[in-house]
Amino acid sequence: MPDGALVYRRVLLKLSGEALMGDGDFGIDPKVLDRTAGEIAALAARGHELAIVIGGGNIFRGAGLAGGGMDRVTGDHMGMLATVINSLAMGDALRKKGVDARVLSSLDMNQVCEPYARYRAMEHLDKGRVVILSAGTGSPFFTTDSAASLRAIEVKADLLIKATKVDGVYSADPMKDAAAIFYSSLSYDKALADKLGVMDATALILCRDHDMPLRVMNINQEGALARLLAGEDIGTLVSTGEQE
Ligand SMILES: Nc1ncnc2c1ncn2[C@@H]1O[C@H](COP(=O)(O)OP(=O)(O)OP(=O)(O)O)[C@@H](O)[C@H]1O
Ligand SMILES: O=c1ccn([C@@H]2O[C@H](COP(=O)(O)O)[C@@H](O)[C@H]2O)c(=O)[nH]1
Repeated sequence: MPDGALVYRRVLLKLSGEALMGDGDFGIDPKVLDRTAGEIAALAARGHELAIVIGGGNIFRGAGLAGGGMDRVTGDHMGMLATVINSLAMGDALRKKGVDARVLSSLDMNQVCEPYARYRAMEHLDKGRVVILSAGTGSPFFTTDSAASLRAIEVKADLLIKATKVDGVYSADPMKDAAAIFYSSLSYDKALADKLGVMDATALILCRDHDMPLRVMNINQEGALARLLAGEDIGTLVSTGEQE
């Protein structure tokens, strides 16, 4: 039910594919899928209009496949198909929780899901349906982070959330550098100048140039997503403004 008091009504949530693996090293952990779907269902029930983009890193990444000798474009096609697999799984998990969820794809596969068209996505969102935007941008050499930035701008989201395995943006990759410093807020220009690897440059530039605020947060912290959208200062805010 729509609530006029929501700070961020329309939200694009980018979920890391790798975060869906849980403790595994490939594929989808059903428990993680169910918990994440539960958190999304609660947000939808609160009146948030949710568009979701899911990565494919738990299955295939084009760059990784190319590193093993595969043609890069073929690898990227496989990576985009991996995001469709994740999206279908999330669509199913959400429908089991009573959410009217629709999977759209940037690559045509009409027997499986709807083709992505901006007006269709907007219509679904206007009707309170959760849309899962799969197959990235539909083009190779991009990432689902870039797809998430692009779609957030297209559907006029109030906020882009990157839900990942780390607590936010650090001065260096916190998985590799224990001394990395956490930023509670940050400008896009600094993220780009310092080459902070949490999101690729294409995604950051799109957000910067279209003034799309971004929150980077840890999806493995139960309840954090709900608290963030309730107004708590969770993760890192990346914006066109000055950093703290
Ligand atoms: N400066 C930084 N601050 C925070 N995280 C960083 C930074 N540099 C690199 N990272 C890494 O970026 C990762 C975030 O990307 P993520 O794992 O969500 O991948 P993705 O490509 O967006 O999704 P997928 O898992 O679907 O491929 C974090 O896990 C973290 O290790
Ligand atoms: O627009 C896009 C988006 C993604 N890809 C390919 O899919 C994989 C998985 O996406 P991640 O963002 O890495 O999770 C990506 O590595 C690319 O190979 C693409 O080609 N175009």
